[in-house]
Amino acid sequence: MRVLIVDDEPNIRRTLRVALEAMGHAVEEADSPPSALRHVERHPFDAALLDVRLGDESGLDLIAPLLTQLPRLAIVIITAHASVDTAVEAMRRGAFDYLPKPFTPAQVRGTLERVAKVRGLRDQVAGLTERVRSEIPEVELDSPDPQMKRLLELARVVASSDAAVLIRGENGTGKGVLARTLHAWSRRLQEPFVTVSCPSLSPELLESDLFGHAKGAFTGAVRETAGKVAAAEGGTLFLDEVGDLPPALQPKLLRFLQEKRYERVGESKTRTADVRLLSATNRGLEEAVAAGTFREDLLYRLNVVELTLPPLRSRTDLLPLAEHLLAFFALQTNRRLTGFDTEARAALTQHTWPGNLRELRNAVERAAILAPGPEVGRNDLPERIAQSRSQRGPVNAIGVGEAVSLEQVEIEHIRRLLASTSSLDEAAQILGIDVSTLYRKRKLYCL
Ligand SMILES: Nc1ncnc2c1ncn2[C@@H]1O[C@H](COP(=O)(O)OP(=O)(O)OP(=O)(O)O)[C@@H](O)[C@H]1O
Repeated sequence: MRVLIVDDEPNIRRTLRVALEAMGHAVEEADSPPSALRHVERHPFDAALLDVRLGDESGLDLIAPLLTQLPRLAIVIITAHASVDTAVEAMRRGAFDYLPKPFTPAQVRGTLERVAKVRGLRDQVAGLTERVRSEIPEVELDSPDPQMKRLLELARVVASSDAAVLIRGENGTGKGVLARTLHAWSRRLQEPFVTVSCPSLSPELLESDLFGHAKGAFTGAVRETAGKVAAAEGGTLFLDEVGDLPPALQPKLLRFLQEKRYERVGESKTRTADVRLLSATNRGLEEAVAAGTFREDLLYRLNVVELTLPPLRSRTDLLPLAEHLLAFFALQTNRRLTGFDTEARAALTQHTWPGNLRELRNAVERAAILAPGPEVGRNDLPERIAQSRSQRGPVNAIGVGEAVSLEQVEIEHIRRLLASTSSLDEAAQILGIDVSTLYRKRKLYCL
């Protein structure tokens, strides 16, 4: 936590700083009320240890202005002049707790642990309230699509085990979302879920990001850090884009997977961690193995179970997904949006969605803002989607038996048939449907 010490006695500040830093807190000091107020204006502190006597002024008078600036600040009053009256008055003014001098480091630790616990509970309540408030969840996993159904069945089974899972899928197919879901379905759900994005840092920094480092391990390592493996203790560590894990780090991760042991950078002490590993990749790791950039033994350790997310273009639930997202954004933006009109639906189904769910989500969010309402039209969609029909051209590659939705096959089939027949009647006869049905389908799909 970030803790502010407000005391006019340098010795007390120094003692407290040493004790607090040893507990891993970040500490700032203030020797007077104005200095304390300047500090809280600049930084969001979690707790303040506030002396009740600050020269001629009373620390109690500082409680209100501190709380005005940071309403969630936990203020702990410290004083040599312990009296029930002062304690009652401090609590009445909004202090969190009371610490009489002389205090031991254990008392300080105990008080701050309580601050952390209350803060955690408050965050949890806020999170739950938020979830209840947004009646429609942002992410919809339930799906009528057969590929997704099979995938989610398997995901439910593996979620409860501690097996390493490799999630494959193109960019934006929801690998991160699935990783969080596996964590939420596991026995570790109350424990941390920690993500490491493998390509985001240099190999050296990534190693310290993962395993932590000792003080002075490298230039700039001014204090020791525990790393994300330690931060995920008891929970789940998610390695995103694991194919980009630098070769130098691969044996270290392999050892961690095999033995649950690791060392911080610049330290020889071996540590252990109970962490479940999930990873994701959008590229063929087998090719990376063949090219010598990814260790085969690591791949086998990572993909005890594999879950492959299908690209959006091959899913049959595009329209229900789009409608779900529209309902979500309508609620977010407090707008009445009833759905997509026929032209917009046609554009959505004809687009090939190279950006997958991310692209869909962004397109729907934009439409929810731009559409005059209540129905989203083709022109409320981004141009590349609104224009997708002309991009595809008259002949496209969809073939029977390919991994595409029935709707897409139907659109393509009717489009081609209309191009090769001389009348709607003729086309309807070949299709074996009523001409009015064909007319409605032409309208629906903008053919
Ligand atoms: N089932 C879903 N329902 C609604 N939105 C979803 C769903 N799955 C993913 N999304 C949204 O799509 C976007 C991309 O998801 P995510 O980041 O999980 O994909 P990814 O495959 O990990 O992407 P990348 O490969 O680029 O890291 C996110 O904004 C996410 O909220």
